[in-house]
Amino acid sequence: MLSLQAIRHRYDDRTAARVEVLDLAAGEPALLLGPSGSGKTTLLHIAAGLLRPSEGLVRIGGQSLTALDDIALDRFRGRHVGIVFQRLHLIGSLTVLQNLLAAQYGAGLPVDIGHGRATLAALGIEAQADVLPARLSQGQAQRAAVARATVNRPQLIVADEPTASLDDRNADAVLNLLQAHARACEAALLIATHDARAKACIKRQITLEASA
Ligand SMILES: Nc1ncnc2c1ncn2[C@@H]1O[C@H](COP(=O)(O)OP(=O)(O)OP(=O)(O)O)[C@@H](O)[C@H]1O
Repeated sequence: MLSLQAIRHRYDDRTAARVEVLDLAAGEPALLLGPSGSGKTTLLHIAAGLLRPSEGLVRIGGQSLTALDDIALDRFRGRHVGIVFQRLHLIGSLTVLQNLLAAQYGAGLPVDIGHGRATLAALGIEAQADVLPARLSQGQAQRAAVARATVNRPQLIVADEPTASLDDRNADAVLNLLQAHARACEAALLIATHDARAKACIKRQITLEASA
């Protein structure tokens, strides 16, 4: 579902991220590990099509991202990639449900309120559908971000330190939900993290080396 080959990325003259081969099957979860500065966030952004690598090939569900121009890449990402950022980037002026509907609209999909509510229900936050993100607890906000990342049934879900600021209960819940949703959507799941709790529950682990 996700295939990275011979990836190098340079900011200025320095190599910030490199990976030879990384293949993830549909529904397969994996962790991206490595010391601070080894390029985890950079690689996650490359896998998600947010950043074009200096070298190498990225394919999602058979589609080469290199082959897409910027507009087509934005459209593809909105439709096929779910992203959970560490700072959640929920739109503050929209309710939780409206954040999901905006993700559908932005991807050019029909706005489907029933599916939006069902996605929130699956994450146990249907009662928060009509409140603004500022009114959510941290755990609820993290679930809302997972809901928004999965509402379009993406082929790939990427998450950058999704448990960093959560207590053990919420961290467990978010890791379980991400994996359950990846399985349900048959999406590959790639999580960049330092969190030992994630290392304990996801077996496939890809460790980046400190950049030269
Ligand atoms: N926009 C940028 N411009 C220039 N250099 C950058 C940029 N973003 C990241 N870097 C550099 O690229 C390298 C890899 O950064 P990246 O954020 O991908 O690492 P990371 O493994 O996610 O780190 P951390 O675990 O601390 O979040 C670092 O040396 C960083 O300083």
